[in-house]
Amino acid sequence: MTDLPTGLRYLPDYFDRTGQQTLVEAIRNIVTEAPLFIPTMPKTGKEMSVLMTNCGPLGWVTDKERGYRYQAMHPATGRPWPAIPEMLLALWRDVSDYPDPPEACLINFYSASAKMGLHQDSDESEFKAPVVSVSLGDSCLFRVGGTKRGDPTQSFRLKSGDVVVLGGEARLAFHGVDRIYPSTSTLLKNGGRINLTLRRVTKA
Ligand SMILES: O=C(O)CCC(=O)C(=O)O
Ligand SMILES: [Fe+2]
Repeated sequence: MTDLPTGLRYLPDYFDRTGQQTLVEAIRNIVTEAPLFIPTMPKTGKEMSVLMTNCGPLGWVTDKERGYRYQAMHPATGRPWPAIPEMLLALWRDVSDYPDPPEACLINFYSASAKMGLHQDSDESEFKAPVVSVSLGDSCLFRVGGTKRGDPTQSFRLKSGDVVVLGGEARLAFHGVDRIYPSTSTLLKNGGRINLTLRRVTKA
């Protein structure tokens, strides 16, 4: 891998197999309390290919009518999101270089055919805090560019246990997931990939 954007930190194998299994068990419990939902694009209502849920005081949601936003309640159950697992709060303390805890942890489920188009994470009011991403299960091809949509991009593989920190100049870097590599991990019984992103939403 050549020069990554300034402020992008790639921490391969941050979580060992035991840590990954502990996280998957925690996510299983979160999904029981806060069921996965199908996110839809603002205005068009087009379904995204990932399934989502959240944990934390706030969760990221989207639908045709109200678009991208953070809210304290699950859109279908109307209940608050489950708490962020302590292991993820510890990760944030370790890598974020930000004094306050994350407020949202978005949980994305990718099937073998799911992807995520190039986008910026820009629905937060605090950009001084990084976005911290954890990959679990099958590997993916991750693409990252600059802060403008047309900037050149580079791609690299993320595998189970890897952590990526988008901070500093890279906080608003365009990024996306072009493809999943099926059967590259045995972590998830039914295959696929889980991505967790920890975000600070409001200014402390
Ligand atoms: O799945 C990933 O690695 C990235 C997810 C992402 O960019 C997001 O949820 O905003
Ligand atoms: Fe993102």
